[in-house]
Amino acid sequence: MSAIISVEQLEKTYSGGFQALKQVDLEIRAGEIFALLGPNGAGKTTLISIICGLVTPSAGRVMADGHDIVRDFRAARSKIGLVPQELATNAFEQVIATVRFSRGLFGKPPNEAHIEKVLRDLSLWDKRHTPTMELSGGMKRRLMIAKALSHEPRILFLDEPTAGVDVELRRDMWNMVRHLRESGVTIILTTHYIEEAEEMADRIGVINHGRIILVDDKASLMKTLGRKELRLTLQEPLQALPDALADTELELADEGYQLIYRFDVQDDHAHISDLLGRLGEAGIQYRDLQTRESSLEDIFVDLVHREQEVSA
Ligand SMILES: Nc1ncnc2c1ncn2[C@@H]1O[C@H](COP(=O)(O)OP(=O)(O)OP(=O)(O)O)[C@@H](O)[C@H]1O
Repeated sequence: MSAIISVEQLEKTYSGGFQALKQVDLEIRAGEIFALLGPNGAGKTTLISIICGLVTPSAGRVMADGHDIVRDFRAARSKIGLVPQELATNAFEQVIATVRFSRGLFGKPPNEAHIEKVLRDLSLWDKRHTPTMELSGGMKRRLMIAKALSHEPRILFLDEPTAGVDVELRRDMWNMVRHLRESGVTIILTTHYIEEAEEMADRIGVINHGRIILVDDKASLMKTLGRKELRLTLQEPLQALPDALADTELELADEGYQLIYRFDVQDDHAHISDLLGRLGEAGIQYRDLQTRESSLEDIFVDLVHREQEVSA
């Protein structure tokens, strides 16, 4: 798949001297859902803001759908829709007027059929004459998306799209995003909810301290970095691991009532039966056995933690 956005050696130093982005290289593929993850202050908003032309880069180059975002700003910007975290509209203005106005900002000729489609797709058509201040929180979120889609962008940025929304609306938003992708829009979202990235993204990028530390397909990320955990609940608590099992990587938890064994997802399972055999020989009885695969959240925390150790 070809790149619709390419970021090369991007740097940003804010006027106070703080370097928020360091040599960022990134390609977003046409038609994908890309999730950008990172802890607070990692540089997500700075990166998005540069691509959307709201912040000036200090060095490097960004191309959006074939246009340089600095030299060819207007053309690049017209390809991009941005759904920010906060709704900025005139509170008395009606929904439909707000969306028309957004389209006008990009110098696009009026297109009532498109505006109607966007409002219908987002279940806002019945509210088209409602002043924006009378919308519920969920409807305001939908309106932000409608505004961002008003000028028919090929690329849509969603900055923390579901922060603070209830579970039902989050599911609705996810469906909307999938629907948009099916219509050919490339989606880039930042999120603190790792569950959201796990559910939605084709690829995931992790940014920390202004550097991209990893970009990978979600599936291969879960496969290569994922771990499994075997948890045994013992009939009698252990004070310590018997010497006969000292060479295993078993860990005692829950005041001696649980034994935990962690292993790579791609490891074969032969040594698990080995291990269970050795427990039997050591006279350790268990009454329950559970396995769990690490979530994207475990992987993310692990990655960021490891990177912090390396930079320390
Ligand atoms: N205008 C600015 N002037 C100086 N420093 C800034 C400015 N904007 C952001 N920063 C700093 O740059 C770093 C990256 O901020 P940014 O908002 O891009 O992070 P983020 O990953 O989006 O964080 P969050 O998840 O908290 O929104 C932070 O340390 C922030 O304090």
